[in-house]
Amino acid sequence: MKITVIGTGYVGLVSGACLAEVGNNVMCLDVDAKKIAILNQGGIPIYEPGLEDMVKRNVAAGRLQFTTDIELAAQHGLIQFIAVGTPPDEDGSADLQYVVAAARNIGKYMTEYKLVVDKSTVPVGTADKVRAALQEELSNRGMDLEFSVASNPEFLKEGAAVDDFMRPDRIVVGTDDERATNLMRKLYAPFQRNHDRLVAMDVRSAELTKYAANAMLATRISFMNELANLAEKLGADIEHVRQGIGSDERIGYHFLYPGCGYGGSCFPKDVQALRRTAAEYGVPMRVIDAVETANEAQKHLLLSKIIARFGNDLSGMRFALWGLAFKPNTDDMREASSRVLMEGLWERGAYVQAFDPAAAHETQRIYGNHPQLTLVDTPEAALAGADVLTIVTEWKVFRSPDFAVIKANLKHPVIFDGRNLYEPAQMRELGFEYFAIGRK
Ligand SMILES: NC(=O)c1ccc[n+]([C@@H]2O[C@H](COP(=O)([O-])OP(=O)(O)OC[C@H]3O[C@@H](n4cnc5c(N)ncnc54)[C@H](O)[C@@H]3O)[C@@H](O)[C@H]2O)c1
Ligand SMILES: O=c1ccn([C@@H]2O[C@H](COP(=O)(O)OP(=O)(O)O[C@H]3O[C@H](CO)[C@@H](O)[C@H](O)[C@H]3O)[C@@H](O)[C@H]2O)c(=O)[nH]1
Repeated sequence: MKITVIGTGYVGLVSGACLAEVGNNVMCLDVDAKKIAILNQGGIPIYEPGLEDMVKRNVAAGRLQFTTDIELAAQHGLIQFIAVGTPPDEDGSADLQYVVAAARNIGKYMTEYKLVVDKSTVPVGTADKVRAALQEELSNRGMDLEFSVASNPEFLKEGAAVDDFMRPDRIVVGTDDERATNLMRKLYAPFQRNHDRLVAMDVRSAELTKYAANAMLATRISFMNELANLAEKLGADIEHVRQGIGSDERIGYHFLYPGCGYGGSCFPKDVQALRRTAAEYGVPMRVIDAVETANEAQKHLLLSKIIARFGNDLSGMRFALWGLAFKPNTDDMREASSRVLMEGLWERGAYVQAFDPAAAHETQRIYGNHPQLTLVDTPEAALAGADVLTIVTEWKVFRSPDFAVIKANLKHPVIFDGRNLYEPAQMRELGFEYFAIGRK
């Protein structure tokens, strides 16, 4: 099938590549000419494991192309995926300007039936706005063309995005007409050869399902974070508690890892947007309110632990920092806990020597040449001359380091670990003061 994907970010580029991989003819459109130029030169503008090979393979096979030409893109795909950003507006609601602009562009240039699919995470009711914007553009041109609008929220995780798209747990498809339903079933048939993973519903339910999934996962994390804080005070070990509850099939093991808060481009913004929608409709969402408040506090936890140990004046101290990205296997720094920590340390006069396998470039873009930040190329280089070590992202490379090297480099053998990478008892044996989250 001929498909257009509008927006070539994490979701658009992965979706475009994966849809091409199963044989579709995909055109990816972006308004960011730099991104398209990189892609057209065989590069990849983001770090995402497995994506580069897939993109190259499909470009070479003639199934995947990139453009900034809105008219070409609007005419190419029978199915038009909207995968542009929906960042939080000032009041926390999702900013729909890019989604609406994408819809208008389709309306301006389409010449035959189109199925427009919202893949961006959008509040309930957005499909109606997309429909209205598109219809208005058609009316301006005096055109009477048929089109459908569907919702197909995306559940991929950064760092595992290609695999998540190719082997989804479920494919949520919200449609309000049969033509759209049939097209979506046909499109997704190659992704569900073992069994039917397509969960069909109406558009509004599909839109809400996305927020429900993210809010539920964020709730589990905030719940575990608060429980970890309690365990620490009680002399219990959250790791045992995690295993003790995760073994209950009704609870399960996923997303029960406490840490220094959840970040990324999705949980924080989607929890906020859901709160906003609920407030608009006058429906109290007390649980979700608390999920966000708890997470804000958790992002400050490492800093609190540092202050409790070294005092509020950290001037002249040098902190080695392992991990910057909001999670491993990505270069994404959006809402990363490392930012809260670094900014808190800087405010108190400290220096940061940071290493991240992928996010250094993005960090530099955000902070420029900050006088209290040095970005280095290896975990060891971050340790050189540092007072203590802090860990914020659980990249594999940090899992079994040479502790002798760490000790030899640090002025104080102290580690603040926001992701519970090591065994506290072993760390004590090795002579470290080890501060983790909810561990004993
Ligand atoms: N990142 C994730 O892991 C993830 C997962 C599931 C869902 N989502 C949702 O998917 C959406 C996109 O997220 P993302 O992380 O891929 O965003 P992103 O910021 O990485 O990419 C968005 C892209 O859209 C482009 N764009 C903006 N307006 C455009 C227009 N009118 N025409 C063409 N291109 C345009 C931007 O230039 C940018 O390249 C968001 O709603 C997000 O909440 C993200
Ligand atoms: O047990 C856990 C699991 C995750 N996290 C943190 O939660 C955040 C989000 O992690 P993850 O969900 O793996 O990353 P995202 O790429 O943001 O993916 C989420 O957000 C996407 C965008 O909506 C959805 O598509 C995915 O299904 C959903 O998992 C990160 O900061 C993690 O460190 C924890 O603290 N504890």
